Order: sequence, then structure tokens, then C-alpha cells
Amino acid sequence: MAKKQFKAESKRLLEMMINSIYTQKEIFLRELISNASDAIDKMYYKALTDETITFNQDDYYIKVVADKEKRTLTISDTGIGMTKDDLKTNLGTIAKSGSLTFKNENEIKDGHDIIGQFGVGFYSAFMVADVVTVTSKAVGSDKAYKWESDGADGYTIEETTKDSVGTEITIKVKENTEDESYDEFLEDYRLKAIIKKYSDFIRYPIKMDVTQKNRKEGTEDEWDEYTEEQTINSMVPIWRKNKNELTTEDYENFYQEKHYGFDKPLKHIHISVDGAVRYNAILYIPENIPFDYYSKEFEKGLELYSNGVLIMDKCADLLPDHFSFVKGMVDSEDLSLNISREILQHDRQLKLIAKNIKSKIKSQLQSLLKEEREKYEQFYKSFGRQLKYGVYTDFSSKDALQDLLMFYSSKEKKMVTLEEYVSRMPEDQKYIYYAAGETHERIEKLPQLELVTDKGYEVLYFTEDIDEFAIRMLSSYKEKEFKSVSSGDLGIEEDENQETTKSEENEHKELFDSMKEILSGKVTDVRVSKRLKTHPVCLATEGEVSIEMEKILQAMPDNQNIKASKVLEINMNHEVFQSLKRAFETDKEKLNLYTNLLYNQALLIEGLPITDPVEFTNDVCKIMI
Ligand SMILES: Nc1ncnc2c1ncn2[C@@H]1O[C@H](COP(=O)(O)OP(=O)(O)OP(=O)(O)O)[C@@H](O)[C@H]1O
Repeated sequence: MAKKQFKAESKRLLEMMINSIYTQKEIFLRELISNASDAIDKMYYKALTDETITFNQDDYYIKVVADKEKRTLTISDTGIGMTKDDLKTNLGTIAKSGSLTFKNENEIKDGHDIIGQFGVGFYSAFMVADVVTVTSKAVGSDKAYKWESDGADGYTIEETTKDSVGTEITIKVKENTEDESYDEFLEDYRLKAIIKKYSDFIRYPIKMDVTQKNRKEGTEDEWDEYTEEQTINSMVPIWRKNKNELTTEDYENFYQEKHYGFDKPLKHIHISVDGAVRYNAILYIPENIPFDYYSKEFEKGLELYSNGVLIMDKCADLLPDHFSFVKGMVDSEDLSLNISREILQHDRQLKLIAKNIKSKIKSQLQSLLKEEREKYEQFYKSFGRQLKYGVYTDFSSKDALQDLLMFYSSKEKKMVTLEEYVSRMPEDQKYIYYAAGETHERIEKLPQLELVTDKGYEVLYFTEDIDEFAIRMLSSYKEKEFKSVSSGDLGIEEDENQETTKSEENEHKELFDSMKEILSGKVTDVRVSKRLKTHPVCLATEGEVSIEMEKILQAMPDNQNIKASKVLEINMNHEVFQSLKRAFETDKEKLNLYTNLLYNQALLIEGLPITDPVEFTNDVCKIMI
């Protein structure tokens, strides 16, 4: 059976294609400049095998000219040009990429710069143009041709004249509509910005005639206007340069030029990988926290380039959340782009790059910690919280991140790593101890700390809400478990007083039972404390939720009223205990008063709210009178 050809309404197809592939109109300029760059590249490749052509870099450039009166924008190049047939085939057939054919025919494989591959970019001009006119003269031809189309009723080709080899594309910019403004594509400042954004690293100069002003001599506010041809793009992608050629200043300048931040970067990471996936990247660890970093407006991501052309402003997939503070760019020629060059069809390569980048950032942070401690601490002050967040949320990364964590040490009075803590642990110390609270000063005064610090053990201070949650995820470091100084069992060797404590506890069982009853619903137990030395009372916790965790969970909007299981611990060696004993024997009402007072005191020490502050102050008055 004879096969029938599909028919398509080409006008509709073109319209649909143009308006559905691209999300931003400004992209058309990127596409036309990329085509111009490809055309010059082709000239370069041709010169390699054709002796009649000499490729003198200075003769090759792209020029962008806007004419507001005529509402035209012209993009011209000194590239290879197109014959009549080329115009018909390449611009008359949607999805026919002459550039891809050129690459294949010339067996240009690795390390090429030719951008075009889908054969659709050119038509993006119709997003902003009523009419597109292409005048071209191919290399080796003495004739020039004009291709013209309004994007609806096909195209025309006719012979014309053109002095030099190359292509000139003129677009008649659409009139503004109620919803859309097209005037911006005739404004020099806007065109410059679009070129800078997407085509800054095109290898050939992109020139514009820029109007400049000079103050008239002897005047305050009178100006002479003159036009000057300027090259808009930087051309040389510094990420393709050899690291040895670049100074810290070069990296800092690039950071500023690309507006990655207002600060100076704390560290730069230059990566060139030529393996399973090829890519170059320049990454930065900023010095300061961006003002919106911890807000939901903040978007993580790296700039993504393919062959020097910007594909995505912020490619979020390139960075794990715990390294979301990293700024910079990645350029790869191995990416599978979709036809809009906006998103990637297959993300295998991207995943490989992301994995690679993640391990590079980690190793760079490790070396910063080892070699430039002060800088690392500065970094940690800004972004340590994010690393802890990573430990908490990303199970697969916790091993990699744990060595980057730091906490304030009770002994060293400065930030220490877990590695440093463990290496200093005395032999008889079983656990890594920590205490959680709002500030170092408050933690320092916690009664629960006494026994552990008296033993000479170091305690890590947790002052950020994420700390305890992250540590719970780690559960141990180098086989040493983490233990809160407020937890029920501190794992400290029982001393000779232990037996006495037990017998005394039994002796006063009824007192403790009564206190437990008075505090029923508030605490799960009332016990003799083994950890208190000078303070009369403290709260300890049993189970998974600590007091600090309770505070954080309670502050959440959708809190499930999760509470720590609290134990009131009483110091039997404190005089207050004698008062409790007396009250128990003689005056039950007093026992009630004392128990509530002690419980509320313990709450205050922990920074927890007292349920009824008025009753508490009344209770205080009662004992004063
Ligand atoms: N300035 C130019 N000089 C020479 N040839 C050009 C020029 N612009 C376009 N062409 C030819 O027209 C073809 C189609 O261009 P178009 O922009 O539609 O697709 P592409 O660049 O090949 O692919 P992509 O859609 O990936 O950009 C190109 O492959 C090229 O052969």
C-alpha cells in the first residue's frame, strides 16, 4: 500500500511552535546570535581544509543595530552565508538544521562550539517580528539572495546584492498591543542586557553602536551626543581558561560581573572535568548570607550554559539543598537540551554533573576546614545551619556532612568539630554529651550540666533549633552515641554514693509518690537526682523528645502538641529537701506549695513557660509571708 504523507497546516504549525516552545520573547535574540556565531564557526572549520579561505579572527563579528523609526532590528554576521538552496532548505523547512548537517558532514565531534541542532531557533524571531528578511551571500558565491517571510503565508526568495560574505537578518518589530510591549527590543540598553545575559560568552565580538554623551565644555548640563561602536560581550569564558592563568582577582571580578553577590566570595572552586561527562564550572562560596537566604523567596541554583550560551538562570537540580548557598555556573557541551533550550529532556548528564559537583564542594569545604580554619568558621557561621539541615533531611548525605559540623565546646570555649571532640574523650567517657538552650550563657547555667562537667567531660552547646534534630539523625559519631545532659541515664559510672542514693530513695518513696501525684499530668516521675550538685531541682527527659525539641515543635503552626516526657529531679543533698521532708510529715498543704514552686522553677530554668504565672507569684509571696 502506498504511504501517504502527513499534511500539516504550516502557518498554524509555525504559530503553535513559536508560541509554545519559548517562555520568554527575549530568547529570539539569543537564537539569532547563536546562529550568527555558528555561521562564523563554520567559516573557521572550512578554513581548516580550504586553502582559499584565510580565517583572520578580527574580520569576524556579529553586529546588532536597532532603528527605532523604522522599527527594525538587524543582526548581521560575517559568517559562511547561505546560498539560494541553503535559504530554501534551512529556512524554508522547519526542524531542518543546516548546522547539525554541517557538524555531521565535517565529522565535528568533541569540543566543538557549534550550537544549532534542532532547526527551529530561527523561527523564534516571529515572536517579535511581523516580517523577517534574510539577506545572505555564501562564501565562494558571487550572488546574494533575499529570503522574506511574514511567518504566515510562506516565504519568498529573490536575488539581491550584498557586498560581503555573510548574513543580515532584519526583523520588523511588531507594534505594541494592549497586553504586550515590543518597543523594548528597539532599546539599546535592553538589547545590551539581553546580549549580556545569554550571549556574553559567544566567542566572536557582538558589536553595537552605542550612543554616548559628553558634557559640553564650559556647561553644567549640556551634552554632546556621539555614537561609538562597542563590543558588548566578554567573549572569553574564564571557566575554559587554565586555572594557572587565573588569579584570585580574576575570579572575584567574575563573581562581581555575574552579580552572584555584593560581597567578595570566601572561596572559589574551578572545576574542569573531562570524563564520562564533560563540563567546566566555577563555583563560589559566598562570604555573607544573601539577605533572602533563609526566606522562602530564595531560589537555589547554578547558571547553566551549553557551549557558552546561557540555558538556565538557576538550575536547581545542580545543587543539593544543603549546599544551596553555592553560587556560580556550569558549562557543558554534553547536555541533552530540548528544542527550547530551556529545560533538559534527559537528565542523566545533569545528574552526573550534580553528583560530581556535590562531592567537589564537600571536599573543598573539608580542605577549607583543615587549612583555613578561620575562614571555615566564618563560612560556618553563615551556612552551618544549612549543613545541619542537610544531615537532618538527607539521609544519604549525613555521613558526608558530619565531619563538616561544628559546635561550641564547654571546655575549649570555641567551635570544635566532632572529630576533635571524640579525639579528646577520656577513656571512661561513653557518650558525646550535649546541652541544648537558647544561648551559651543560659546553657552554662543549666543545673543538668554539673555532673558531666565535674567529671571533666566536654559538653557541646546546641543553640540552633535544628541542632538536636540533626544530631538525632546522626545518632552517633565514630561509634560514640550522642547524649543530652538532660536525658534520664547519663551513662556516668555509678559512684559509691549510688547505693546510699537508692536506699534513701526507698526511704522517701512516699514523699516522692506524693509529689508525683501533685504534679500528675505535668511530669512522668519525681526522682532523686544523681546529676545535681548545688542546685535543688531540675527537669530531665525520657524518650525521644527533649525539652528543646518540645519548644520547637510547639512553636510550629501545625504542632501536634508533642511534649517531652519530663522527670522532676530533686537534689537530696540540698537544704530544700529537708524542708520538703518536714512539709511531707507535718503539713501537706505546704508540700503542695513547695512541689509546685520547685516544678515551676525547673520550668523557668529550662526556658519553658509557666502555665499560671499569677499563681506562681502568689506562691512565692506565700512563702515570704
Ligand atoms: N546567520 C546565519 N548564517 C548562516 N546560516 C544560518 C544563519 N542562521 C540560520 N542559518 C541556517 O539555518 C538553519 C536553521 O536555523 P535554526 O536557528 O532554525 O536552527 P539551528 O540553529 O540549526 O538549530 P537550533 O534550533 O538548535 O538553534 C541553521 O542550521 C543554519 O544552517
